[in-house]
Amino acid sequence: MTAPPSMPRPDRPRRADRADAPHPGAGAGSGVSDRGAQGGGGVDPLRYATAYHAPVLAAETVHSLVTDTAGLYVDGTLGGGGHSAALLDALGPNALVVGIDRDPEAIATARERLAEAERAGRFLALQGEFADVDGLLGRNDLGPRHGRPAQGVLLDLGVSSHQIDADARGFAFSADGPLDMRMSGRGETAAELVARLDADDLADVIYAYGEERRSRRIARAIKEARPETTTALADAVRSASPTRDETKTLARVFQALRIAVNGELDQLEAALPAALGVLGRGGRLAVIAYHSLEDRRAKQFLRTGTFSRDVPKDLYGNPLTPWKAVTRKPVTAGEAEVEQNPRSRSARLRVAEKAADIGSPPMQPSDL
Ligand SMILES: C[S@@+](CC[C@H](N)C(=O)[O-])C[C@H]1O[C@@H](n2cnc3c(N)ncnc32)[C@H](O)[C@@H]1O
Repeated sequence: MTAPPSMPRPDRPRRADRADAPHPGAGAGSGVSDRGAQGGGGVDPLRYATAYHAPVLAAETVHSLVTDTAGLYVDGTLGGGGHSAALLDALGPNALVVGIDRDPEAIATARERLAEAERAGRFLALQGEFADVDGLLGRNDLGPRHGRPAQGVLLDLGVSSHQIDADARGFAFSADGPLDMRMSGRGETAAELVARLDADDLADVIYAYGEERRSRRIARAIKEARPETTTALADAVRSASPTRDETKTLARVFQALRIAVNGELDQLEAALPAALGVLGRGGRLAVIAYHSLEDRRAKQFLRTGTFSRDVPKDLYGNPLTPWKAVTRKPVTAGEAEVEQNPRSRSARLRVAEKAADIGSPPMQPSDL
């Protein structure tokens, strides 16, 4: 087991952009960390940024994920390849980074960026869903069943900046485009989903995935408008929520539809146990979440190895978990990163290490 060169240890919290600042709740050696606490100090937060996407908490993620510089690492959300590039820089010549993305544009962009590593056999891009990580690895003779368990798995959830910025993808309320929102380009579009659901079911989606309190009124306005474009959807939402919080409401409604169109929470609930399954003992799982629906699930699973409230216990009542905490509190971006990349403001990085091969009991996400 070798740590990547010149990387601060994860258990020595450091503020990314104010190394001399006091550190609330983070005693040295405690493994506890807070805003910008781990490993980003001194590193340009935008070092791996491209016009496609700026990876969030790149240095902190690599520092906390890499424990063996010759291992197999899975970047389950390849995007523009920023985190993969950072990982490849920290890894040795015999390591392999497998990048997964459901978006063919992301796969093509990352392959171009990481062509040299791909030619050297250090990088492999696979199009598919991260919930199918076991199958994707297995079909390429990788993973535990082929004697090559993963040493690290990363999930940097949500959408990339490119997906949001490309008007034709229909993710943004600030641009006019078809009401699409499909990451993979396949399946039901957001316009089709809105047309298929009745007002009550649409309100449930907006409430559950957008945590929007005025969901019923907004759903009725959307059904009346029958939007085919992002602008038409935004106008319908505005007509039902004439408040100063308009931008927040729009963000919540668009987020809700995006989550529903892409089955994002189902993917996450399937991916976390799948990631646990492909990791070898001592391997680590890192999850970067951007809203509470994702972070709540990541937090619970990375603590207990289950989504159930009934965490299995040993004879003495101690919780039986397959994980050992690497981050006890979520790592968040430092001020410098937030200033340069506002998207990083809501990011929460959690990392845990697989300590034991305890089977995960059946999931009950409804318990959350
Ligand atoms: C936040 S971006 C990742 C950016 C990436 N870390 C980088 O440095 O460029 C999330 C990416 O994950 C992909 N994605 C989201 N859900 C996915 C899923 N269930 N399976 C595979 N890819 C997914 C999206 O298409 C998007 O490209």
